[in-house]
Amino acid sequence: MSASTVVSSPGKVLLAGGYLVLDPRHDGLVVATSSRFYTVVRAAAPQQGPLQIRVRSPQFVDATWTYAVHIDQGTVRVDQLPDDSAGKNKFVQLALDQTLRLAWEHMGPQPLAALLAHGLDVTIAGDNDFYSQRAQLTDRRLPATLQSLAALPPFLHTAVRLPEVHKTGLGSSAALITSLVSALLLHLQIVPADALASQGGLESASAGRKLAHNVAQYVHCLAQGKVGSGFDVASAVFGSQLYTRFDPLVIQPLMDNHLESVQSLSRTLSPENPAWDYRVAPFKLPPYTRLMLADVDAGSDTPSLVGKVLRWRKEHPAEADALWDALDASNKAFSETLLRLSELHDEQPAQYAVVVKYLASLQSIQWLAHPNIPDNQLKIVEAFSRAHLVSEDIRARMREMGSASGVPIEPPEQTALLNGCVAVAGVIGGGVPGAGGYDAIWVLAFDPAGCAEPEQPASRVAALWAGWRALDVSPLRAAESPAGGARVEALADVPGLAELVAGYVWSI
Ligand SMILES: Nc1ncnc2c1ncn2[C@@H]1O[C@H](COP(=O)(O)OP(=O)(O)OP(=O)(O)O)[C@@H](O)[C@H]1O
Ligand SMILES: C[C@@](O)(CCOP(=O)(O)O)CC(=O)O
Repeated sequence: MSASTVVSSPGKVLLAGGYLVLDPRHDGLVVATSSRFYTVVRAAAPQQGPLQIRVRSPQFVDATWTYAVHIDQGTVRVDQLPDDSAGKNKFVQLALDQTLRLAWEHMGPQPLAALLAHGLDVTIAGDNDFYSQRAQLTDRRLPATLQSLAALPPFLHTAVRLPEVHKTGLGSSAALITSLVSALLLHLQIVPADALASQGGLESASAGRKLAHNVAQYVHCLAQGKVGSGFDVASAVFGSQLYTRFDPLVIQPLMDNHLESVQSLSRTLSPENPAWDYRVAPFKLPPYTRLMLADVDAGSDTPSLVGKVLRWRKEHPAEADALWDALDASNKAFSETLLRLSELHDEQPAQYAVVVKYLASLQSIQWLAHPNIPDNQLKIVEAFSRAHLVSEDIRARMREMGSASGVPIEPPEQTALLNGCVAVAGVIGGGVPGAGGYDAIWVLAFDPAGCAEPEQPASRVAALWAGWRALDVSPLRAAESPAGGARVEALADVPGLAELVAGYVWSI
């Protein structure tokens, strides 16, 4: 066994398909982010006494959880030590408990005890983007800009306890569970060392990656106490994709009986189990475009938004079905157009680059106004124009759903902000991610090669955000993940991670 196993998993942005993705008839367009969660699993130092697993989240006050592991002929159990001052962490405990049960089923008690030896030492760290850095920027007298964020040390201490942290909506719990579960599966050799070696959709994924998905999906549902669509775990495992949800029935028996000691997890969670009917079609944003994200400091309670929208749908089935079908058509047109743009790039890279450079300096309403666009460029301009129009159509229909259900999906303050962003020269589109509300916005802008930073559309958008007074708009550093979904990392290659594991804490 290697000294330490490190697995990272990306955060997510649901660009299109909020609410609809809860229904397997529709899919969700989810982009995995460059901001990631990291889990480092190492053998604990030799010690006397019972087998223990120590989990640390060094970015938080009072965040070390210690668990005793009991392995016997019947099963394995993970109990938090009673004198632990950190309080409970349901997500972490369930990930350990359920993954070790799977390991027990896989190899039996003696080999598991031998593999765990003296116990495990686990470190969990999330990129700064997962938590609001407003307080840290204020303390350093820095403005809320991408430059300031880039100047912060990696894995900065948040100065608070976990329950008090202000999350930014990138899906911290799904990324955390996915990296923790995958690191344990690899460390305990339940999946082969190369299980995460290749990236891609479901078709090309290894059995090990699919197992990591099923376990993470199940543990996340268990910890949240409900079964959502699961797009966040799917993107943490597989990367950017068009996601179609799984039937909750596959894990219902486990959800109902997880505390019983004897049950077969491996049969239900096996990648061979045909009841796992989710679908993952790989997706990527077109070349020379850049996804920008901002955290808006006026959060919304996602479960209550979801509850209200689903109630409205139940009470007004005809109206809701018509709106969902129309939204679905627009969502599909959006993802198809973006994928088509990647093809157009591959077919005509030089023409594509010329078009990007040209459109990057114009507002979207001007893109088709030029009378003499050469034929071989016209279809590229038209595709970008279509992407813009469809994204605006999605926003309009999301607002319609919001007013029909009495839910602020794109509230007026966000509409004003997004209208401002979409009017910036070189912006393709924007919207409220996921369930919407006041939480966040996304913007897709051109990112032409060889264009100086101040002339980049992204710089104009950043300037708009910095000057926006009606809402407190804070940029996030994340862009689309270039690395796909969950992957194995070398500890020394992740800036700041080795120091964190060694006990060095970046303080505010
Ligand atoms: N760094 C961390 N270390 C340990 N546990 C963490 C860490 N970050 C998050 N968690 C766990 O995830 C839980 C938060 O999950 P929750 O589902 O509320 O957030 P979320 O919806 O994923 O957040 P967001 O999408 O805003 O990032 C925390 O209560 C904690 O148990
Ligand atoms: C509304 C919903 O479709 C998306 C919620 O996404 P987010 O947490 O707002 O990114 C719920 C779900 O898919 O589980």
